[in-house]
Amino acid sequence: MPEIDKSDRAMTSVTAQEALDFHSQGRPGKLEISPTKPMATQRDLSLAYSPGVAVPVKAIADDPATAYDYTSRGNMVAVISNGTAILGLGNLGALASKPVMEGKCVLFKRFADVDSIDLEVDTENVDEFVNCVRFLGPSFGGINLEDIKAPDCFIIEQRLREVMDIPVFHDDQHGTAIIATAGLINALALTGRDFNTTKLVCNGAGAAAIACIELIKAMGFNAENVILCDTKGVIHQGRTDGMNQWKSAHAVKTDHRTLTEALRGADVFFGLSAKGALSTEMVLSMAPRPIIFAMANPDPEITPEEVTQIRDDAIVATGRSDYPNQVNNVLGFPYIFRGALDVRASTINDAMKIAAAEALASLAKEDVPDDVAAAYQGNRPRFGPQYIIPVPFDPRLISAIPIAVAKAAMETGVARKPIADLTAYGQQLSARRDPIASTLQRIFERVRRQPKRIVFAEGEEVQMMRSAIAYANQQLGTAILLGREDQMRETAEREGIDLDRPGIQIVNARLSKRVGAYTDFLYARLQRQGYLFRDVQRLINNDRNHFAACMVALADADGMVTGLTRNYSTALEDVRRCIDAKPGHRVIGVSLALCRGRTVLVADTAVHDMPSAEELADIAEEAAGLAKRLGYEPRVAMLAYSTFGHPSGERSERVREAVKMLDKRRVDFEYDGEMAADVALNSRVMEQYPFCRLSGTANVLVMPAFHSASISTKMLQELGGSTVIGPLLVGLDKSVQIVSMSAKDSDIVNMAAIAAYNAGT
Ligand SMILES: NC(=O)C1=CN([C@@H]2O[C@H](COP(=O)(O)OP(=O)(O)OC[C@H]3O[C@@H](n4cnc5c(N)ncnc54)[C@H](OP(=O)(O)O)[C@@H]3O)[C@@H](O)[C@H]2O)C=CC1
Ligand SMILES: CC(=O)C(=O)O
Ligand SMILES: [Mg+2]
Repeated sequence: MPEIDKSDRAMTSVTAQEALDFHSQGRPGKLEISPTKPMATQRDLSLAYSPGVAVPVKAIADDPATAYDYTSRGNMVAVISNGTAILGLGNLGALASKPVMEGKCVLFKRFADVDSIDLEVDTENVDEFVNCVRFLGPSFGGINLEDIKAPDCFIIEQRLREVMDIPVFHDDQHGTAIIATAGLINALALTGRDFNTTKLVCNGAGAAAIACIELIKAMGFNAENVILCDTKGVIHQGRTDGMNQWKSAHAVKTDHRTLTEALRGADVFFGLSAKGALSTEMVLSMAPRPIIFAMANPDPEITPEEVTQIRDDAIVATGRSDYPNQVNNVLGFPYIFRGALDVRASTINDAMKIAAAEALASLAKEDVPDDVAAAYQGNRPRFGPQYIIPVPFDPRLISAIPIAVAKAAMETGVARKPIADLTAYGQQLSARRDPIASTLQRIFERVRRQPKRIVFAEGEEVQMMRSAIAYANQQLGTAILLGREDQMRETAEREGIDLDRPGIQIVNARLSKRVGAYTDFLYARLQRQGYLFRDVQRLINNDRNHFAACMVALADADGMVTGLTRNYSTALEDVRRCIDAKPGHRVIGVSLALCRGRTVLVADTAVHDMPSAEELADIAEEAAGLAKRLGYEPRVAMLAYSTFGHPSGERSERVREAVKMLDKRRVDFEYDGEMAADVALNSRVMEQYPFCRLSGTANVLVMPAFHSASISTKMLQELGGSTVIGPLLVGLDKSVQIVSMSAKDSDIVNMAAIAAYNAGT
């Protein structure tokens, strides 16, 4: 039984405990199934099930191609494993592979809007495995095999490809090969090498390694210059120990017997083996400007730090997301299947793989536009040794790769539903991307570059402690936990939380040397509002929100997060006693609602009860400003129950008035109204009003009053399946965010990161 190392040494960017919590919190695991049709009435039931369902059944029986029209088959992939080679962890069995397979499904959805389901097949017998999978074809548009050890994977894939008429793609082979090849093309270009003379040594001769070597050879890499090694050393002609036909196909004539010998003077190292397999001595012996792809997961054959310590001329890539140059099949499989599914490809052939590799390689060379730069740690990357391949969050991948794959499928005659207009297809693909995930990613990356001190005001709460640790671990800055230290330590001990780690600071309000300064500061603000000095002393001594807000006001912290123990409006009142609105701004709350790849900002969801026309115009300006800061081009709809005067009514007057005020202010964003929510959000309904000034459906909704804002966002969350982030506080002079009392760790970390982001980066 492998032991779980819960120490922080297990991983650098997240702790083992965080990983377990992430998987267990809420609904266990990472996936759920949700219906695409309503199932609310007797009629729905009659249509979805008996008798209505008989109609598509007969249609499909008559013409099998209609299954793509009447079922989810065309967008559904099975992610199938038997767990015999889980990442680089080895054979840990079918059940243990489930978190990885669920993870692959989530990546399919997140990056390419492909639906998928994980199937863990509990057998190591190749015939049994093939027999289990071969009959599942009608359920799926494609089969993604995963983490099956070599050589079984080669036989399984080959046999399934022969008997199934949908793409069968072993991701560890071909996904990896496509990405590694793309990275190699670019690394060779950067170091002035070519496919003919470059000497490459690949450590590992399993699924991923063999496929990588086969793909580069298929693209013209000189086979004589490739040496493959496995646990027994160099795979040379005449070797018999530990061999199989796939290894033999790449055996070369050489006197080298060990990886050390093979690597002397080599240009390129491909690692598809295991943690730590490449030593610094071996790296030192390589040619000038060596190319090192240490792709084993979760721990590479050598870390980039280890390479940098001994030489500064290497191009290094790993399979991990916490280093530059991530050569990982996540850059491939979602998009390759997207393209293959969209043309109903019968297979994924070499031409499609090569097209994907070339598209990926050229994307890294392209200039990175503004809206994409955000996905790159806030730095606009430039093609070079630290950037040979796009990052998984690059929003251009969703259009670039599937188009290349679909086109190659059509050109090679395996597309059963060719796409006539590839430009229109590209636009549809871009619309599948979920912008908010990139937005949050960008916020995190930006903060990482300029870490901030965030005070977690309710530091004695377990969730705050966990969130503070996650904040620090993700290198977002210093997390200041406010509270009684003895109390915190007692709770931490009970919950198994280690507070003595870098990035965590404990501030005990009662013992702080800053109590006097905070009291004087707050007394000066409140003395003419009915507060005696001793009232203010009490607020500072006893109330964490006041203390934390004063820390921020007097620059002892860059931002704060609170809200777990008090309702939103009380927490906001506490903060407002200490911090004003930014000059010329209005404090409002904006919620981000994410639903089916679409994000809308809803305002004001926190502060103004029944805003006047002027206040509504201010809210529109603040919300549009936030939208811009988050990377959206705002299209603001001023919502009401009426649309452009119909039906007329007093309540809509204010909204109309607000639109006129925005006209006078000559604001620099699109807005219009008053309009009903369906006009704002549905382009077909909006077309009824050709004079409407919005260039597309609205992405910022200004609500006529707090009650409608609050009710609608909560309904979206509970009934509409939307994820709602916020309300984010906007317009305060200092950076404060308030979470809801039911916030989970991840919500708090997001809000802390947003507080840090707003604190100025
Ligand atoms: N970055 C990425 O996108 C991907 C990375 N990988 C990584 O590649 C590795 C292999 O995966 P996969 O091909 O699926 O697994 P397989 O089980 O199919 O193959 C493993 C291969 O690695 C060899 N090997 C293991 N340890 C060593 C060692 N210390 N020195 C030399 N060779 C060794 C084995 O040798 P032998 O044949 O002698 O047993 C075998 O040839 C894993 O770490 C995995 O995480 C895989 C897919 C994608
Ligand atoms: C990334 C991946 O698929 C692996 O390491 O197995
Ligand atoms: Mg894998």
